[in-house]
Order: sequence, then structure tokens, then C-alpha cells
Amino acid sequence: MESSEMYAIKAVDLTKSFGSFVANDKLTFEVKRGEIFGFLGANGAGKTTAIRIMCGLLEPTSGQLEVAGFDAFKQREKIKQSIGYMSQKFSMYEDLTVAENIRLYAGIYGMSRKDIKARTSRLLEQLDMKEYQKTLIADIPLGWRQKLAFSVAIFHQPKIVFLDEPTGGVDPITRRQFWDLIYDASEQGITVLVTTHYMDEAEYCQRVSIMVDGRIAALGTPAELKSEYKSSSMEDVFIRIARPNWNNSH
Ligand SMILES: Nc1ncnc2c1ncn2[C@@H]1O[C@H](COP(=O)(O)OP(=O)(O)OP(=O)(O)O)[C@@H](O)[C@H]1O
Repeated sequence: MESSEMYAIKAVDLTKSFGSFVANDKLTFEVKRGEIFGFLGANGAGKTTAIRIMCGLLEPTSGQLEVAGFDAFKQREKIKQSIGYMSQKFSMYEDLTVAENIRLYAGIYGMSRKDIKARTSRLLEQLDMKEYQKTLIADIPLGWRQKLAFSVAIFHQPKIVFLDEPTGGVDPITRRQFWDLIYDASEQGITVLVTTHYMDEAEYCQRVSIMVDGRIAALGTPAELKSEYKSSSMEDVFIRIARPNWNNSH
């Protein structure tokens, strides 16, 4: 495969089958370094499977994939060391405090105690959460939890962070604040691949792909896709591509 210096992720005909079922069908796409890439698709389209492969957790069936310069068939451990991951479904341990969660995750990611201490206090200041460091995660609001979970996922300064529906269930203002953190991370050079069901968030991405039934049906900047599908919003683009029968049945 061509050198992937400028790409954080490069997939060519990436395929994953479970028996005779093809969950990812010849995905070909690239994510540039530092890019904020939206990975969209209806439920069951195959996003989570692709993310698990890109995180080095699942071996692809065929095709080619490089993540952070490493081969997804042969160097899965190296990939795991180069990435961060956050999902709304599971993010922080509720029965540990804010500071304990940060220490736990940073330790898992192999950071030294000295670095953890110095950076924990900086992080809590940035998030305006210093006075909550001894508060149990269960006792802080969901939106704060998610901002903290994102900060923890990039605490070890990975090359790429994967966000699987990171803002599910939070209000629009908190979601906007969450996106400020995403932009900060991207400015620091961290590549962000994010899935979301909120189409206002799709507009915040630099480029998006839309998966339908295991295939990438569309890929481009939000402006390009709106123009291509003669739509005024990403919501409209998404409905046209991902739910072709939606207009007929509603
Ligand atoms: N281990 C597995 N064995 C068999 N089929 C699987 C397995 N994992 C996923 N699938 C199937 O692959 C398809 C894609 O699932 P996937 O979770 O990747 O979709 P998704 O786009 O992430 O959807 P969601 O947004 O609901 O998580 C589904 O039909 C699912 O049932």
C-alpha cells in the first residue's frame, strides 16, 4: 500500500464477514491526520464493526487497512497503543471518583505517575471541575461525565480518537461544549473519527461518510454532500441516502 504519511486511516476494500453475512463490504476511504471525520449510518449499517476493526479489536476478513501507520491484520497491538476510544454506552466507572477514574485510565494507557499527577490537575482546571475531583462519577451530570470521558480518552495523547455516539442523551448546549473539546483535540493534531445520530453534529465534521447496509454510500464535506443531493441540511442528505423509503412512508 502507498505510504500513509498524511493519513491517519487508510482503508482499501476493507471487508468483514460474519459467516455468510457481510457487515463491512469493501470500504474504501481515508481519514487525514488531524481531521474530524464523521462516520454516519443508520442503526445496523456496520459502523461499530468498522470501528472495532479500526481500533485493532477485531481482525478484518479481507482488504487493506492502515491505522496510525500500522497494519490492521498484523499490528493490532500497535494500533491499540496509538488510539483512544470513547462510547456513550460505557465511559467511566460510576463507583469511582473523578480523580480515581482519570488515574485508572491513564494507568491503563501506560502513563507515568508523575505525568498523571501533573496533567490531572491541569485537566480538572480546564474542565472547571477541580472541586469535583473527589465526587463519585455517579453524582455528576451526564454532560460533564461525557466531557470528562472524552478528555480521559485523549489524556495519553493518542494519534487517533474514536468516538462512538459520544453525545447521546445530552442537551444541545452541552453537546456544543463537547464539540469545542473535539475542535481543541483536532487543533493539537489528534485525528477524530466520530459517529453520531445528531445531524447538526454531522455539519460540524470536516468530512463525513454515510454507510448503508455495510457499504459507504456517500463521502465528502457536508457542503459537497448537500450540493450533490440538492439538500439544505445534512438531515435531509441523510434521509435521502440512509433511509430511501422514509419519504414514502411518512
Ligand atoms: N459478532 C457478530 N456476529 C454476527 N453478526 C454481527 C456481529 N457483530 C455485528 N453483527 C451484525 O453486523 C451488522 C452491523 O452491526 P454494527 O453494530 O456494526 O452496526 P452499527 O452501524 O454500528 O449499528 P448501531 O448504530 O446500531 O450500533 C448488524 O446486522 C449486526 O447484527
